[in-house]
Amino acid sequence: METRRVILALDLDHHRSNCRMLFTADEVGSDDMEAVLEFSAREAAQSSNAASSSTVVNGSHSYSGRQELNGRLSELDSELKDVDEQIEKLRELRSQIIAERNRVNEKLKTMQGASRLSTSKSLAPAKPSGKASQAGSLNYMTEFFEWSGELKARMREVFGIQKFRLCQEGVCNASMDGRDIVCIMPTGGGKSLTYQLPALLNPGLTLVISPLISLITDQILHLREFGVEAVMLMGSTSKEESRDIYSRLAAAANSKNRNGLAGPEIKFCYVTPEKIAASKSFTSMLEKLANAGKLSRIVIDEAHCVSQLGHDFRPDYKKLSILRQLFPRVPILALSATCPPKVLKDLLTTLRLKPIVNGTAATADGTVYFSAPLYRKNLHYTVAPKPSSASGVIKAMTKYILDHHRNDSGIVYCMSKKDTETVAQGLAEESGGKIRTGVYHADVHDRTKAELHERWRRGDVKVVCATIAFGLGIDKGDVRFVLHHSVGLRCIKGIDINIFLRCLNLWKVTIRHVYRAANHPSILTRSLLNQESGRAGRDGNDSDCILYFRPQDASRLSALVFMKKLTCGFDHEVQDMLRFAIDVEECRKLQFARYFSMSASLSMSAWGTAETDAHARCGHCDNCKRPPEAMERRDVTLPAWQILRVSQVIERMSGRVTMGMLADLVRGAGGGSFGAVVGGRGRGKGKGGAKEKIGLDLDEIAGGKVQLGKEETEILIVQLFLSGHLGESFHSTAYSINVYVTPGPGALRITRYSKEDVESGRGQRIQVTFLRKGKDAAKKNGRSTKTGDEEASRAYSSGAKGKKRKRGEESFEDELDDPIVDDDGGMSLYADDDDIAADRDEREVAKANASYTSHNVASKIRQRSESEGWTFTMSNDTPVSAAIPSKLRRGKFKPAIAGSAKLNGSTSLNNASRTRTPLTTVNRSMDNDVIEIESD
Ligand SMILES: Nc1ncnc2c1ncn2[C@@H]1O[C@H](COP(=O)(O)OP(=O)(O)OP(=O)(O)O)[C@@H](O)[C@H]1O
Repeated sequence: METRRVILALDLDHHRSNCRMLFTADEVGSDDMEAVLEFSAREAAQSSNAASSSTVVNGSHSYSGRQELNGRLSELDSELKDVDEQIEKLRELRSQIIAERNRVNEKLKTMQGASRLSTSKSLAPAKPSGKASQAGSLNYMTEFFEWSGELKARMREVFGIQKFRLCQEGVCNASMDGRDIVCIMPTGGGKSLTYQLPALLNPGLTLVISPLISLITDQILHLREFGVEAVMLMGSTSKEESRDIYSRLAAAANSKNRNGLAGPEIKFCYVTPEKIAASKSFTSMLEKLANAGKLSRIVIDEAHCVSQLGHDFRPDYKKLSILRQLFPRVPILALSATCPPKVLKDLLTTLRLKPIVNGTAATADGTVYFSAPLYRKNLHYTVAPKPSSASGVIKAMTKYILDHHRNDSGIVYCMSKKDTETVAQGLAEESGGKIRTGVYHADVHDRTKAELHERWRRGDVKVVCATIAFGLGIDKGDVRFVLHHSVGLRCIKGIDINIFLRCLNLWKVTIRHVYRAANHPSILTRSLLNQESGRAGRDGNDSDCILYFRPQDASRLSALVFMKKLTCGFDHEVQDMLRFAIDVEECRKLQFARYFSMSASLSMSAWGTAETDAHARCGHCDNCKRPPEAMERRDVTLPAWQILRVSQVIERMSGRVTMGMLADLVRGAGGGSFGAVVGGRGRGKGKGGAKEKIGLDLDEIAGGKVQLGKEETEILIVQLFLSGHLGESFHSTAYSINVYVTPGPGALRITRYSKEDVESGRGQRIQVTFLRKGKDAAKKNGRSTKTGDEEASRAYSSGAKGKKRKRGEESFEDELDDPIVDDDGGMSLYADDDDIAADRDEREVAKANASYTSHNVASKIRQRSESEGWTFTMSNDTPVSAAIPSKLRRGKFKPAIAGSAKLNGSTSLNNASRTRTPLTTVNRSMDNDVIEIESD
């Protein structure tokens, strides 16, 4: 019993916690020690039985058990000693291997440096080897590498390209040398070759990460045409296809050589960044390839997307930081066309790349950096005056295309899907079928898009009329011209503007709220000229980039300014665009250079070439080619004073005028009156105010009419807007944002003087350089410009029908081409709510596929005139312009027909269209297909 107690005490010490757990509450709380010990003894006996005999504290086995344990301990000690000795030896071995590795590495670097330089070439007197290797650094922009000959041969043989351009050769060399690279080359510069060519000379797979499926599809198409095996793995790739690709990649990873591989070796695998971010099975497949030495490089196209500071930030690009982690030894090539310094810094950090070293003096460590001038000297920029009517624009474009690019491929970029269709139809009709057009926009079915792309590549379709949807990934070398049908609101990313406007109306929220919720959409305006123009001349041959612009387009841009003010704070992007468009003197290249150096901190040097200084004029844009006699710089302080005085009066009277209206008013056109809302809570319909027409006495307010043509007046208004003498106010409705001209903060600087003061030269002076009209300029220099800007100019000054208009006389067509609802993301700007209603009607009509031929419009007018007792005749009974029904639908035609009918009793439609009186209204009722014309 005594022994048992001792054992129990020991056992309690060792197993205190267990015992505690086993006692019931009653037993633990009991004062009966005997009972507790009894319980413990029971438990100890049970656990001893369960344990092995050697460890049981059992008097009969304790001696042999200790001996056994001691023996085991000795064995373990000796084993540990052995392991320690081995560790020591392995440590030594490790040090030796590291030392040897370093030696091999050093040797390899030395060998690479030497072997990269082809001895035979390096001895060539014209190109000494010193050019490639200088003081421990390498100049990759040379052809003295051992692979140089083969690179060129494969480039010619596979891609049919004879010579490298820009920094292509340097990038290929650095790539062959296994370096990490950042390469910045302009759109169309030829970035693809920089990874496609080295890939053909190296074994293994090149992984290409690209943002757009269309881009990827296009690249794969090209590579397959060249007989190179390229695949893509997307969400849309079928299971069978994916399985096949995976098994081929797995076979490549497992094989020591090419024998036994199923199918041809995959040289390129294209994926989107989402694939890298989301697919573990894909990344582990890549790891297998990398471990087998079969992943030769990773290419990140549009690499600026990794940076939040760039305008194209794409969150999944950020996740590419994992690449360096997963594949520390696989070289990365980052490609971009636009990478200002702050974006570059971000890019290097995100992709975990080392600091950059210059590709012409690259030290052994670091990311090799190449950049090519952004300036593409084969692109000839022109801003052409845009005729005021839709048909005039079509005529001007048709003439330009037939005169200069009759058999060439081209693109016409339009603001809206609707525009693409009307322009495509217009060009085809106007040219009598000589211009074969196609339409491309977001709503075109994918299959139709692919067919069009193919027909365009084959040359069956010559001119694609497209929205910006036809952009990235479109790589046709011989695009000889890119026309911009209009400048204006283009891209409010991620938001359908119609949805946005409906939101405003339905939810009664402010624009600010909607836009904030939409994550700061970025607005790209200038890139309109650069991105889309990048589609031209990709083969390096001369190509034209023409922007059709008329001052009234400024109103569209103003709405953009308005948006930008609300979302990102005011900046000058849009004003810069306007300045660009109305500048008739400064070289376009220099304008771009200045813009980018200010907005994106891009060095001016990016705009130079080997032959030309960045600050030199290009010599081949419209402004460089224009002879001095085609321009005229004038002091326009007096007309400016008049415009500002009128706008001040209009504002005082709570009036609202658009730019076009103001240009009319100050010239004494447009009926001499403006609309104002008198009384009520606000200016819109339903806000209690009454609309009223207020007449203007120009003599009293402005000392007479402005003595400038309409176009000049509008240009002056734009200038005054840019200089802050004029401003604008915005009025949003359910369907549009209307922009009205108001006096700006600087107006007083001019208007505080009297007319006499201004005439005598007092105060601030305003000067504007105008283009002389086509005929005047032609008379002076006796020649016409290549890009057709004079033709456009002539079309502009003579109107759609090619007839000379008298100054101040108004064609109804002048207002026809009001901005249209932009279903691509732009927005429309209308003079007032009536116009909005008219446009709504117009769209409804379009939807119902109702067609108003000139004859049925005429017959309706005739019916009406007969029932009301006034006469209507159509001259020669010929079909009137297709614009007239459109005008009627939009309510623009109203004063013309009935007004002149009332005044004259009888008129021809064509004549009537040129006369305006404010006495009549037209009620449109599209539902029952009736056009009502009423006299007041
Ligand atoms: N050295 C060269 N000489 C002539 N043509 C070339 C050369 N390099 C590339 N090209 C051609 O230039 C066109 C544009 O090349 P690529 O698509 O690689 O441009 P990119 O720089 O990727 O442009 P983007 O940024 O618009 O995609 C292609 O048709 C290509 O065949």
